[in-house]
Amino acid sequence: MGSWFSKSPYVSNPSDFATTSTSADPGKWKQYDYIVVGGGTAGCVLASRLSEDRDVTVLLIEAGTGRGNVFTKAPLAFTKNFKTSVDWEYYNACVYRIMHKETYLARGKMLGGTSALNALIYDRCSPEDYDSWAKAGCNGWTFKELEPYFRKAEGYSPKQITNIDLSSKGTTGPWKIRQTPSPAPISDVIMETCKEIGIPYVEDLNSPDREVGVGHLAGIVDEHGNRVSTASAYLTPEVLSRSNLTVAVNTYVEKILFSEEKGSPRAVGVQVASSASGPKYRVAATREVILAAGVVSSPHLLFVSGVGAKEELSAASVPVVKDVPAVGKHLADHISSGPLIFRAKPGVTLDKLNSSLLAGASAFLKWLWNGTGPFASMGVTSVAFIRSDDIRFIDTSLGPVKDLTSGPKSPDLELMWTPAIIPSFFDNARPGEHGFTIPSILLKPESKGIIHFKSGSIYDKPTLAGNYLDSESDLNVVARGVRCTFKLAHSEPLKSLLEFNPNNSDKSDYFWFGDQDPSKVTDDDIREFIKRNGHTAFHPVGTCRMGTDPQDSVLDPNLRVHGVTGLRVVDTSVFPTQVSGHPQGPVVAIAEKAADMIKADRQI
Ligand SMILES: Cc1cc2nc3c(=O)[nH]c(=O)nc-3n(C[C@H](O)[C@H](O)[C@H](O)COP(=O)(O)OP(=O)(O)OC[C@H]3O[C@@H](n4cnc5c(N)ncnc54)[C@H](O)[C@@H]3O)c2cc1C
Repeated sequence: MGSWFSKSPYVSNPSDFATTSTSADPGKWKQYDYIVVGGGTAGCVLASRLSEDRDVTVLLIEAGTGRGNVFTKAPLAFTKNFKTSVDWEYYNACVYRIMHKETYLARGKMLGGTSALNALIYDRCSPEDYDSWAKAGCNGWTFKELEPYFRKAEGYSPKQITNIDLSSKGTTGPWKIRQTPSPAPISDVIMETCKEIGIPYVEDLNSPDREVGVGHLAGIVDEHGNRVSTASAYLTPEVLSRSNLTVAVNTYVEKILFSEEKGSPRAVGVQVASSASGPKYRVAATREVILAAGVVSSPHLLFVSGVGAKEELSAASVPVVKDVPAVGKHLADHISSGPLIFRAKPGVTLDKLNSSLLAGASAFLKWLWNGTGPFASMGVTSVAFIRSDDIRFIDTSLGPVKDLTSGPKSPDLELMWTPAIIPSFFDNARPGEHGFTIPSILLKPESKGIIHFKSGSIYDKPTLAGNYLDSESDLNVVARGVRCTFKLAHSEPLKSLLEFNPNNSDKSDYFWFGDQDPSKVTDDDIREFIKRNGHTAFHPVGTCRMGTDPQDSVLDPNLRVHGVTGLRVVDTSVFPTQVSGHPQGPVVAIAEKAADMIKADRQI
């Protein structure tokens, strides 16, 4: 049993694993076979799998802390870590250009990365998503080829709420997966009402043959009611005790270092420091540097190291190592309509937790005591993945939309309900009020964003320009989702649990839009609501995407940076296009596959 005085499994002083030498010769620096940059969702998987081979040495470097905190463990408490020291806190401009609105983007800054701070939903997404990647030239990335890696990661519990065919799942992997019961009765009623309005019921949203429909989600929650981040799943005490694995925390990778090899750049190591003003250290990678720093930091690190569009590098006074124009481009995110909130009768939502300090505190203490109660559950336990052209329940008269789905079985819209009033991530309901919140989320955006890098310093935070609603079709897809949500709220059995005040004319009241009579809400009212309230759904991908054209992608299908030796990227930035669901499942499967690819390359 460990004690308070047991040795930390991490290092945080760069002199323990790197060298102060300014020599350009990597032979003079401390050396590892592989350096993994970023101990986040993908990085923990890579470090764990690569260090299984005891003949190689692996250094994992994480900018944030080694240990999370109580809010990284309690599933329902995840928003408590927003805008704290474990969050990078980025900002995203251009939700809707004309409104010049800026919205907040959370990203985890700790071991486990964003998997330690997110909403815990486990989603393999649509199999057609990956097939479309392969069709576009990314050989090796069909669903069939990725499925073994989903299974390898999955530790599906034998006890599930719905009838899941566990033979199509992994049950022995490190990532514990379990459906959690709805924390309040209204969630299941919404699911029932979806069925009533014609949305098909899907028993297993992670089935290899998944069709669109409504169903119960899987969550990354263990049997003790704790979140399972990739740090807790993959960096177990057994893994951390490996003598060939070094895990450095509270350490920033400031840039990638290169040498020239046969006329093209080769990544030979990284420069690190504990802070912007701290001393600089160097550490060598004899085989590969693998960036797993996430959708913002991976392209940022490439840029500050001289890999990016040559004109942009020159404008920022960064010496050009390799002209790769797509770095930081093709940002594809899921945009939410913003919180559409309906007033509910007392007793069916979670708002009772907010009725007094005591109510919330005692529920939290219950979770601390035995891992049960609402805090052991995910906030979102069921969703509907639907198509905006499905005439069974969608009003298709609301503006034209383009079919950007990955295929006929894939959705472009998600209706996602939380059984509580959530006006924003930082505001609670007024005590005594009850309701539920249901944003409509665009899954297959036509609009693409870009990251603007300002200088050659990793400490100079870049700005994201999501350009979310640039496409009229994107706006109309979300609007069709909002129209469908009104239909849902005014259908039984849900309708009987709700209260409407159609005379509410106070536009600043969070109930205002949900209170409106849907027959009087115009299409333009809906579009206006989205433009005012639209927000990222926290799923940006694609800023170092893989592809075959070096002008239009950053990586080849083996995840190697075009024209650079010894440098790969493995995280959500590599997605060629957006997936039609939640991205942490896919990125873990990608990291599992990448680890096998890297191991196989070593044998050559
Ligand atoms: C609020 C929220 C809710 C979400 N909910 C879900 C959900 O329910 N289900 C789902 O599937 N997805 C969800 N997501 C998205 C999902 O969590 C992310 O897409 C995914 O975890 C990103 O994984 P990654 O490996 O790309 O990056 P990350 O997990 O962000 O890892 C990057 C790591 O690199 C480190 N790093 C960055 N720069 C440096 C540097 N210079 N030096 C050293 N280290 C560095 C970071 O600190 C971090 O640990 C959510 C996201 C958010 C923000």
